[in-house]
Amino acid sequence: MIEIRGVKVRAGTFEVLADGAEVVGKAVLLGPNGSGKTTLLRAVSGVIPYEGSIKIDGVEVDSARGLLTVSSNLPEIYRIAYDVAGLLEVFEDLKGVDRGEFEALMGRLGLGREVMRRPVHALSAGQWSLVRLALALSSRPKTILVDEPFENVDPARRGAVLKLLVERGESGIVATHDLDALKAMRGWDAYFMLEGRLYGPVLVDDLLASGLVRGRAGGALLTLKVGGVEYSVVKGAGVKFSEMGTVNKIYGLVE
Ligand SMILES: Nc1ncnc2c1ncn2[C@@H]1O[C@H](COP(=O)(O)OP(=O)(O)OP(=O)(O)O)[C@@H](O)[C@H]1O
Repeated sequence: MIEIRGVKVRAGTFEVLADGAEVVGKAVLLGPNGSGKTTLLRAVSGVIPYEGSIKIDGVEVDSARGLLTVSSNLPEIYRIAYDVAGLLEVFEDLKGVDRGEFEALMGRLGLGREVMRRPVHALSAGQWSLVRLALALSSRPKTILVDEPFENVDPARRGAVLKLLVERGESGIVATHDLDALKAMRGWDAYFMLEGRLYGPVLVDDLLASGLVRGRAGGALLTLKVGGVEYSVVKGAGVKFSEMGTVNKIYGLVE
């Protein structure tokens, strides 16, 4: 379980505020570009400082060492070797990554063996994203913290990525702006990150049956604030989340 209480995280002059999130199982964190998803995930992963409390399975993240049962695909964690084979060796030692499992995941993600000898800087953006995901998941973590797993990944491989995210980890957070992925996440909780504020949870199944309407609506599942204006997530009304494609569209819808 991930518990987030009274949290403030600073990224330059940007501030993320998150209070009262209790993630049991897996949750999807939805937010447009620049809304603060990565900043929150960095704090939950223990790579940047925060105020307040973030606990994973009862352990305060910033006072824990190593958190071996937690894995993330954040790029800063993987800038530690020259090529993919080197990265694998480091993470075998550091995190108990299983080589056979890593190779199996690379196969499932459509990455050939030649990728192993490729320098990290020579990978395409999509390959780099898939390699980080395979490394994160091949230590068989209990908790997964995954940032934008579909970014730069071609449509043919997106299904494989989604399947792995659904299969792996007992609990965790997957951050994305991609609403099409929700259909594979039924039963998960969804949170929104908008302008540095966390809202939620709402069940993905309910979100898929809901839309966004202007103002504070009676019976709303959630009320969000965008550009100083309130919007409500309402079942069976408004612009449907299931047809929006990306959360980035919120800004186009809400003028
Ligand atoms: N180290 C930093 N210094 C200054 N500003 C930062 C820093 N890190 C992030 N920011 C700013 O904080 C805001 C939130 O960024 P963040 O990367 O958390 O958003 P995001 O929701 O993950 O966006 P995206 O989907 O585009 O990755 C952005 O405006 C970003 O420019």
